[in-house]
Amino acid sequence: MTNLKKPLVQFQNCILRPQYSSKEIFPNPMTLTILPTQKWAFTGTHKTKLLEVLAGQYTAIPADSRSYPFLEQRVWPSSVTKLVTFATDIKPAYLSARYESYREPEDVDLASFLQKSLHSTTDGKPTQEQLQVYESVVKRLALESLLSQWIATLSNGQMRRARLARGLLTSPKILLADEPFLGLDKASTLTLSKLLGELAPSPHVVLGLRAHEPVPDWISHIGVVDESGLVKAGTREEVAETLQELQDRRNSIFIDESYDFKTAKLLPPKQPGTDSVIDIDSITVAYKGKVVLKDLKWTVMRGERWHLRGDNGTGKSTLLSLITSDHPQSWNSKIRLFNEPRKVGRQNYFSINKVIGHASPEIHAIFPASLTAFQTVSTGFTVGSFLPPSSVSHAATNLTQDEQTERINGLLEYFNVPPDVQFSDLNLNDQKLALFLRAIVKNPEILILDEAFSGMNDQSIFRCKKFVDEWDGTVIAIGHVEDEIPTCDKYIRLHGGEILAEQGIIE
Ligand SMILES: Nc1ncnc2c1ncn2[C@@H]1O[C@H](COP(=O)(O)OP(=O)(O)OP(=O)(O)O)[C@@H](O)[C@H]1O
Repeated sequence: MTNLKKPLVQFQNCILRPQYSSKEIFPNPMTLTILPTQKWAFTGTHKTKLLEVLAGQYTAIPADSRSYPFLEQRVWPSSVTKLVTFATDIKPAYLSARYESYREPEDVDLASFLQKSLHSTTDGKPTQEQLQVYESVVKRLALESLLSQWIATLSNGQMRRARLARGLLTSPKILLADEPFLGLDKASTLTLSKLLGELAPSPHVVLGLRAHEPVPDWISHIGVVDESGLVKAGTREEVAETLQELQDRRNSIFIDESYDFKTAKLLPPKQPGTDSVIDIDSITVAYKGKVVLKDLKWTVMRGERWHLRGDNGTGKSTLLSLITSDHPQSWNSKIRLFNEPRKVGRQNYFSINKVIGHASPEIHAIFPASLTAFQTVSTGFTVGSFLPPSSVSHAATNLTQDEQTERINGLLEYFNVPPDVQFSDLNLNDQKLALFLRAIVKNPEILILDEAFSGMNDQSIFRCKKFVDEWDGTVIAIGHVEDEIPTCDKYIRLHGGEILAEQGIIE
C-alpha cells in the first residue's frame, strides 16, 4: 500500500548522470517534490529525459539528493517505476506480413502478449490476485474483443492500448506514460485519459505531454523541461504563464514566412495532368467475417491532397495497404492506378511502388538502425528494400549515382539532418525527418504520409508542411492532429464496419 503522507519522489539540488559517464543529463541541478496527492504532467523539449530521471534511470549525485520516501527502503526505485513510451511505438509485424497467415514464432495473440507480464512478476503461474488485475485492466482498456487476435494485426491505436495494459500489469507503483495520446482519435483519447486519471494510487501516474496537447482536467501540477533542466514546476495556475510563453514561441515558428523555401530547386516539377491517379470501385474487406471496409469507392485525381480520416481501427492502414499492394486483396481489377486495372502479370509490387513514396510508423519501427542518415534517404530510391540502391536490382530512379548523391545531400542539408550519423543515434526528430526525405527523394507520383510528422519538433513540422505544400505530386495524409499534416483539400473519413465512408472538401 502506498503511504499517502510521504512524498513519492524528492530531488534536492540533484545532479544526474548516466552510469559510467561524467556528462550531466541537465546542466542545472534539479529540485522537485512530488506528493502522492498530486497528479503531474511534464512538457517541453526535454520532458522524456525528465520521465527517465523519475524512472530512476540515472545516477544521482550526491546519492542522497534523490529519494523515493513513499517506498519501503528495501525496494529499488527502478524496479517499481514503469516508463511506457509511445513516440516510436513498435508494431511487431511489418506491412504485408500483417495480412498474411504465416506468423513469426514470436508473434502471439493479445492474451498471451499481456499474460507474459504477469508471469514475469512471479516464479510460476499468475496468482488469483494477478488474474483479477488482468481482467480489470483488459476490461478498462476495452481489449476484451481483441484477446484472441494476433498482436501483429492490431491497429496502431489498439496496439497502444495493449502496450499500456502491459505496463499496468507489471504492477508498478509509479507509471510514467510518455505521450500516451499520440496517434489516438478524440474518443480514445478521452477514454484513456479518464482511465489514467482514475488509476492513482495504484499506480501513481505521471504524464509526458507535447506542448500543444491539451492538459487533462485531472492533472493538478505541471513541470516544464528544456535542455537546461526543469525550468518551472507547480500548480496549473503557477505554470500558466510559462506554458503561454511556450505556446507563443510555437506560434511564431508557424508564422515564420521568412524561411527560404526551395522545394522546386530540390525536386524537379512534374508533367501537368488532370487524370485519375487512384480509382477504387466498390471494395469490401473483412477479416474472419468482420467487415472493415464496406463498398468503398474512392477516386484520387492527380495533384490532389487527401486527408484520410477515421477513428482508430476503422481501416485506414488497410486501405493504404490495398494501394501499395501489401494486402492480399490488392490484386483486384476494381483498384486502378493511373487507369490501369490491377492485375497479376500486368503489374507487380515493384512497378506499383516505384511511383509511391511512403512514410509510416510501421516503416519507422523496423527500419535498420545501422544505416546512416544518408543511406536511409538513399533507400528511397529502391523498392521493397531497406538496402541502398547500389546493392539492389529494383532501383526506382533514372538518376545517375552522382545525381542521386546530390539530391540526397541537398535534402539533408536543407532539413539540417547530419548525413553520417547512424539512424539509431539520430534523435527522434531527425529520424522522422530522414524517413520523410526517404519517402520524397525519388519525387514520387503519390506520397503517403502516415503520421509522418508526429514526433518531430515544431520547426521541422513547419518546414515539412511547407515543403509538401509547394511540391506538385499527389498526397494522402493520415494524422489525428491537424497541425501535423500538410494542407489538404479533400478528406475521406472511414467509419469501419458496415458504415460507408464519407468524403468531402476541406474548407
Ligand atoms: N489480419 C487481420 N486479422 C484480423 N483483424 C485485422 C487484421 N488486420 C487488421 N485487422 C483489424 O482491422 C481493423 C482495421 O485496422 P487498421 O489498422 O486498418 O485500422 P486503422 O484505421 O489504420 O487504425 P489506427 O488509427 O489505430 O492505426 C482493426 O480492428 C484491426 O484490428
